[in-house]
Amino acid sequence: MDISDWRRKIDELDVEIVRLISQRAEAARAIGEIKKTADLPVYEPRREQEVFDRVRKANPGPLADAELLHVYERIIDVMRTLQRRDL
Ligand SMILES: O=C(O)C(=O)C[C@]1(C(=O)O)C=C[C@@H](O)C=C1
Repeated sequence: MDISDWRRKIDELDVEIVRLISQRAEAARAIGEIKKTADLPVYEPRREQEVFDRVRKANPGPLADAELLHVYERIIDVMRTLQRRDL
């Protein structure tokens, strides 16, 4: 594969990643509604630790666990922002 083939591959993967992140955000938004109704805090550190542990286990490489977790910290950060925005 040449550089334009790899870029096409990245373009396709990005569309898929955006679709999955949007589905994740939709689930987080629904959880935010439930938390609001039950008067529960948005930030749930123990649950976030479980998510990070699962991500670490699922990591096939080539990214190091710390690099992948860095991406996930940002993802969860925006999920919390979405939940607070809907409050
Ligand atoms: O599981 C929850 O309680 C969520 O709100 C979802 C989520 C996540 O994006 O994974 C977001 C914020 C919480 O701190 C923990 C996890």
